[in-house]
Amino acid sequence: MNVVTTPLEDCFVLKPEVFEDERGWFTESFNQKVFEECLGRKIKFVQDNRSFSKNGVLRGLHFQYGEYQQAKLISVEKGAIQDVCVDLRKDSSTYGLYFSIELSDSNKKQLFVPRGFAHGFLVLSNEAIVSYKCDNYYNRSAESGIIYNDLELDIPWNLKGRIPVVSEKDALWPTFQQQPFL
Ligand SMILES: Cc1cn([C@H]2C[C@H](O)[C@@H](COP(=O)(O)OP(=O)(O)O[C@H]3O[C@@H](C)C(=O)[C@@H](O)[C@H]3O)O2)c(=O)[nH]c1=O
Repeated sequence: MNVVTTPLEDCFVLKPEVFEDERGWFTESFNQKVFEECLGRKIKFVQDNRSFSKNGVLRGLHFQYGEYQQAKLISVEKGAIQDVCVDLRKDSSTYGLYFSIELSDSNKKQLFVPRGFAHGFLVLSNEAIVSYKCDNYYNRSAESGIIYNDLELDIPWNLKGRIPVVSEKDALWPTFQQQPFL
């Protein structure tokens, strides 16, 4: 397992070892012991999510607040995405900064998004299946978000001049400054 730090505190990228032979390849997509060694503490993932999206779909930026915050370990089973997270922790030295990385079925990179971050992704390939582990359960009444094109965050979404396909909910999130739960 190769671990790469990011400029954001507590957020890191994992590159699991891939064993290739004439049949194809094998990789450990998750190993609790190895992951906890990378993290430096215990973690209990309680929910696995998987979504399918078409090219140009942007989901995010999402977070759950209060006791329902979620850390997430993101990977891509099919296709490629631009994965983005934003540090929302006021006491963090990287508060208000984003990290962006391409995750794909070919680079097999995984992004660990700590609690206290917003998360979102843009589908770069024709189709994408994204899967992620969460360390806290989904709670509809604790979900919130920030508008993906917030001017202050200034995330360089790889849209090539196109308008992304977003849900009605995601089109209405407030800006970072106006987010009431931060
Ligand atoms: C996230 C989630 C959604 N749902 C339901 C609610 C809704 O009816 C339907 C679709 O939900 P959404 O539109 O919120 O799905 P989506 O936009 O894919 O939401 C996800 O986006 C990415 C970026 C994240 O980081 C995730 O944590 C999650 O917020 O699925 C669950 O039952 N459990 C869940 O954990």
